Amino acid sequence: MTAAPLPHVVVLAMGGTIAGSAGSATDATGYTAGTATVDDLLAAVPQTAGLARLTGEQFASMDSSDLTDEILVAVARRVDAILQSPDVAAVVITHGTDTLEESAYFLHLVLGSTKPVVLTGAMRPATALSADGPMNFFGAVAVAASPSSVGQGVLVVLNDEIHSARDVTKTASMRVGAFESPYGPLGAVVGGRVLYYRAVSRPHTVATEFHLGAIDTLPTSAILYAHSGLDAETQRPAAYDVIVHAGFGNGTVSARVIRPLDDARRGGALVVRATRTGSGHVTAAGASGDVVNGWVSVDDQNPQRARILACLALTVTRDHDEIQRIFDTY
Ligand SMILES: NC(=O)C[C@H](N)C(=O)O
Repeated sequence: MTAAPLPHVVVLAMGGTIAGSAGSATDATGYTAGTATVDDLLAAVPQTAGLARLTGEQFASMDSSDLTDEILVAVARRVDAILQSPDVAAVVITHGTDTLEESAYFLHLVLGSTKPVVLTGAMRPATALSADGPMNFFGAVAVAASPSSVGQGVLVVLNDEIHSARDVTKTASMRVGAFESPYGPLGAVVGGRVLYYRAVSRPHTVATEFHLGAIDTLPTSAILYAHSGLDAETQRPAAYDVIVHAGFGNGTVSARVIRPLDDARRGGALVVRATRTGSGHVTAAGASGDVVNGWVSVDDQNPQRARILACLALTVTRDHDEIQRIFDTY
């Protein structure tokens, strides 16, 4: 009996620390991101040959802190096009970790395919002792090649864990286990085996109302970060289409900032209340908040992912209640 052919997985390289190099093997901080190519990466992990047939594509060689919304839309278009090929089973994206969660969430909401898309990266450059990139890459390919990943939305694999792009966030500046999800990972990669324990229940990919074809450019956006002692002038946002306010606790906006934010809303901005606490929900505020001011609350999304969702919401509607429904749906 002949063995089934291995799935064809396309590796789209964006740069990041997984492709980074430093002058010394003990230097895990003073390195340049995105110097190694996708071919270097494929050659460094030949063990993936038993999992999938890989082809590489160099999309960018950047530090992900330099990612723009224009590049994000272009990446999504490229991934969507690759997924349409009947010959391709899945895509792995190697990406810098700094903005990986934003790219992953955007793709999770706009891609029109149930095929697996897996983002991975590294916290240590490729030249470091105990570099985490090769094992993260191996895990990402294992997850992408697994039939059990079909229909799970966009996934993020690092440190042997499988996370949903809806939930995952970078919670540490340097340690290797830097990615966490508030409700835990979906599963794990154990000895090369892909094990799922739960699925994400909010709609994604083919089940959303967002379509790449309808997106030319994303609206302009900014995140305003609350702090004690803030004065209204420094919190007076310039003209953006979207302003996400990373407020206190349950998205609380200081009394001094209500006016500038509401001026922005009356000037045409979508104002979204999030929390700077790092976890938890933000509920619709009554008398002094959303109801009076026409603002929107984020449910449980952190400010950076709320920015992505708010920009996408504006590509389909400007209606306040509809945008709140979108936040409560995704
Ligand atoms: N660990 C990393 O990948 C960080 C790097 N600055 C990047 O996001 O490109």
